[in-house]
Amino acid sequence: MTLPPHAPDAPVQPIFELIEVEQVFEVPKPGRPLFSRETVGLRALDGVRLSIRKGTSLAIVGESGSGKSTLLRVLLGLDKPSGGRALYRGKPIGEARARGTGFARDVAMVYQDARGSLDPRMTIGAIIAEPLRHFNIVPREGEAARIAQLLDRVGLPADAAERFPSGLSGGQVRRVAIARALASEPSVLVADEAVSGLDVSTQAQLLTLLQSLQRDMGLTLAFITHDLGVASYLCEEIAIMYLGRIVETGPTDAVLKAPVHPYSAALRAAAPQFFEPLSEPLPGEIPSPLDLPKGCRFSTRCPVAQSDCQSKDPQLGKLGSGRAVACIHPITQA
Ligand SMILES: Nc1ncnc2c1ncn2[C@@H]1O[C@H](COP(=O)(O)OP(=O)(O)OP(=O)(O)O)[C@@H](O)[C@H]1O
Repeated sequence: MTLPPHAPDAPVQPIFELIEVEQVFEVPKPGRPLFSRETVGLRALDGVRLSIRKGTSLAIVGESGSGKSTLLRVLLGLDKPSGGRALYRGKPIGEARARGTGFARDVAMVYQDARGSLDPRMTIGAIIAEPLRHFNIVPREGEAARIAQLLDRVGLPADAAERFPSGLSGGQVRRVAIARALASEPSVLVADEAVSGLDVSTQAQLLTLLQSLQRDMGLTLAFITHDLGVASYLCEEIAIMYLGRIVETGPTDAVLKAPVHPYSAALRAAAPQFFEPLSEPLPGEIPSPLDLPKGCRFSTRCPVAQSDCQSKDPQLGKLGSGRAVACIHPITQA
């Protein structure tokens, strides 16, 4: 379940909790004179509230530049947010990561560029052995058997251990990246566009694999994607981002069947065929994050914006049934 924090129906401590998280990057001020060092703050995340409970799968969806990767870097403790609180099991993520509390073992990552994340000079076996050794998962004599087990779990033959990444297809490389991520026996898997850029049938096979891993191992999954079809297939919960904010969140089926934020509805309408990336860009240009619209930041593109949308900045508010929306005139379903 994904709920705004402190919701009365949120009794269990979440694995991750983001409370009013902000990430501001200092970037060169547009149009600054040559040699000037003047900078301006780019709000890549602006008041993000999110909680991820144990054993759930959450898709983080939004157009390019909406802040998905920035959010992921905060979740992984790679960047400290410039404002708000980012917690892992109730502790600041940065501290959890730095103090050797088991964070690095517990939270594993599958990168978007799976091939680029694997050392081309190492065999697949050596690549998977690295986390096994680093986290002391099995004694050396048990390593080969554990590698074979992991390869089998992701649908690769045991002899893949002897091969190099260059000898594997795109889909196989993603499987290796998943096997490596599972080697530390994590309870959380964070994946960034882990199935994008593959043909549809390979994508479907990988999604089936990820789904079975999530269910069988009780993994908590945070999955970044542009693709609503992927979100709908894999994730129980969805968080839709726009210009650094979560604008709608809730159970994926309910949100995609009956979106209440006009942005979610526009995304849904632009992807009529699930398992296809957004077929057409949404109408209107995404405003610059350096010059955010007043009031609701979606108001400049919103087909149902009213005059007060330009003055009131809507916050994420609960709707019931685990859903929340940041819109002052949400779509009401007939
Ligand atoms: N290190 C950085 N320095 C300056 N600006 C950044 C930095 N990282 C991200 N941004 C800016 O923050 C905003 C959000 O970027 P982010 O990469 O998180 O979006 P995204 O949703 O992941 O996009 P994509 O789907 O294209 O990867 C963008 O305007 C981006 O230019």
